[in-house]
Amino acid sequence: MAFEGLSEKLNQAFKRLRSKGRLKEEDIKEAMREVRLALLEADVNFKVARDFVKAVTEKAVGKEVLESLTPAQQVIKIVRDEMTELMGSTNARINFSSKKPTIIMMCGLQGSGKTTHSAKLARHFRQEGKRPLLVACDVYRPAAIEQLKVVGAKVETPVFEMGQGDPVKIAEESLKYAKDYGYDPVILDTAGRLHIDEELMNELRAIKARVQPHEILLVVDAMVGQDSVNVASSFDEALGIDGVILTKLDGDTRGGAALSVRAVTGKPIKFVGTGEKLEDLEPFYPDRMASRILGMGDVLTLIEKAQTEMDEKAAIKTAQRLKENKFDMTDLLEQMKQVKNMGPLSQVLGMIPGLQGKLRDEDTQRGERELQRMEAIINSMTLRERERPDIINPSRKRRIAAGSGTSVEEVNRLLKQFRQMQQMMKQLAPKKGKRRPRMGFPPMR
Ligand SMILES: Nc1nc2c(ncn2[C@@H]2O[C@H](COP(=O)(O)OP(=O)(O)OP(=O)(O)O)[C@@H](O)[C@H]2O)c(=O)[nH]1
Repeated sequence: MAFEGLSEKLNQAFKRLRSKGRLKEEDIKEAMREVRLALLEADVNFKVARDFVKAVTEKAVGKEVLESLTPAQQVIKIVRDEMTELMGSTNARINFSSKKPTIIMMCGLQGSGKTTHSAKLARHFRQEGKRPLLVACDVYRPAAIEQLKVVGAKVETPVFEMGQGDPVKIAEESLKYAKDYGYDPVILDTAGRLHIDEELMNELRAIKARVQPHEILLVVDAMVGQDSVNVASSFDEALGIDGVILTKLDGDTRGGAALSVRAVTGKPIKFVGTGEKLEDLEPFYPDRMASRILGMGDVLTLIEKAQTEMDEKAAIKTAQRLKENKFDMTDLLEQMKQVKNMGPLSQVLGMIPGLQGKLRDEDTQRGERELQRMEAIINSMTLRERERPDIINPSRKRRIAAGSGTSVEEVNRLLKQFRQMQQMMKQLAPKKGKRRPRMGFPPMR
């Protein structure tokens, strides 16, 4: 996940500050030198890093901080607030028009994730109860139209296309179609190039002039670091953009782009892409991102993810089955699927305060593999076995192990864990008049 190196370095600097108790101006200056280096190493634009450190230092060396009872805490708070401000303070939303349909034009370089993120946005809007329409304006490669149709189908959103025609005309026609059939918003997936060139900009400007989008979103790849900020500046100068979607933040990017885009271009990041799957899209909240970077976790995003990705009906059913002591292996499988829907374990756990940076990649990867193994084992059981694991005798165990590509020991281990869970649930069974506490997912070994 992005920011790991930055988080670690910032925390080292803060740890030294904390260990000092009372602080002198020189201590803060020393810590700020470390912060500046950490930012530069994370590929933050050098002017942004310099101004950031200057602003924090000015606020931190005042009497109020130095003479407070918790000076180090105060400094960390100042860093957090400045970082939030640097990224734009509040969550910048999409400009929705009162006149339907709202037109969102997606642009960006080839491979930045434009097509994927057009579909992710469509999915996001569908979850809000809207009826989006995707439009194939990238006409130069037939494969691009096909790709949009594939991802469109996955997010249950129709794709308007006219083959390899004139993109300006296609954009215009798609609006008529959207009005006739009540689609809103309209998301235009435009062509990308490997580099910014005049031809591409002319085409984008022509589409913009004809359909006058309410929102021009630039998709940039966080993995290219400083370059992504340069791309954003160039697109903004040539076309005028309203906001940025920063993609591939799940990779081992150092994170500098997230901290620099807004300060350099003046345009906010509106969403971030955190994976290849179409649900891997998060609205960008500067304050939450700052907390995540500083290793304070991001509980709010975690809760939102749980709310949107968890199937409410399934959760109620599980609660009911727990209450009636009927929770079986099929329910366990369902629970594991829901957890998986929230994203890779490393990402989910990284949002829990205090855990970021403490979990080694091997641990989370082991956890993921364990989940996969458990899933394979349960999938190899018959429905009856899932309901009544006590009927699983040695020959059944051998069959299940062979079917799931695991060993009898692993099957035994899962059965043992499940028995322990059942035992725990029994102990938590409601005493007369008392309410049962809510159950979560069983702890990993
Ligand atoms: N890890 C990761 N991969 C992503 C993310 N977004 C997109 N990708 C991958 O990046 C690659 C390029 O994405 P596309 O959506 O095809 O990019 P594009 O900008 O439309 O590219 P062209 O159609 O070639 O102009 C694909 O393999 C995507 O799966 C993300 O947030 N995280």
